[in-house]
Amino acid sequence: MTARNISRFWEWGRKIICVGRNYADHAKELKNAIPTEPILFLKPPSAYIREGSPILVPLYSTNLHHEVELGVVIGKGGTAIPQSAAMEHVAGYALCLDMTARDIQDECKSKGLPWTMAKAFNTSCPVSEFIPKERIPDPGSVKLWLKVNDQLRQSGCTSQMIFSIPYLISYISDFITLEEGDLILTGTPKGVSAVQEHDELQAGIEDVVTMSFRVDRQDQ
Ligand SMILES: O=C(O)/C=C/C(=O)CC(=O)C(=O)O
Repeated sequence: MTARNISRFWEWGRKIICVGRNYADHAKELKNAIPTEPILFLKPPSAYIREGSPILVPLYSTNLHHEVELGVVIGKGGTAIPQSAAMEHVAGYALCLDMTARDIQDECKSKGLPWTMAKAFNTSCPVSEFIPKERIPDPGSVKLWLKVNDQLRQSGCTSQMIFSIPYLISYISDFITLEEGDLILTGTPKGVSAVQEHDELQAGIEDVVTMSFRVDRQDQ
């Protein structure tokens, strides 16, 4: 077996744990209450794509949304990690998109069903290159942005997160053991909107990283 290299975590990382409604402005734009505890859901590793591969609109959706997020890459596993030690478990970061079939999510919500079909489909987790933790000394205060066809749609700062990265690592690890290579998506700021086939998405974290992805429709 080839050695596992954290800078290619998407090739072997086992879990993608996502936090919903972690920015008050985004919770409000979708008319949701501000959460008092983290809202979690999962994506499978088959959701990963890298630049050069297209984001595919699932055949069953007509309202695919972008959500730009800071991803936290776990470097050292653990269970019941205290907040005070949480950052020792972080290897680095990635800029991520939590692509969401909003029409399907709305349907799931109205029926009280899980969001899996809306959030976990193939190509639903585009990620940037791995960013070593030293390059983002204060992950609690970095600016994220996303443009669609050169038009700015999302712009936010991780200082607006309701639950901090140490809190999330501690909270999640109380009931899901975190492993090396796992990715935590920390939620999206306001400005989510629909994308169409042929759109070009560009996103960035300040002067740290940028990435771009094209949207295609899935073949029949
Ligand atoms: O509650 C909703 O209607 C939708 C929530 C999300 O999709 C939230 C996220 O995934 C997020 O905030 O990052």
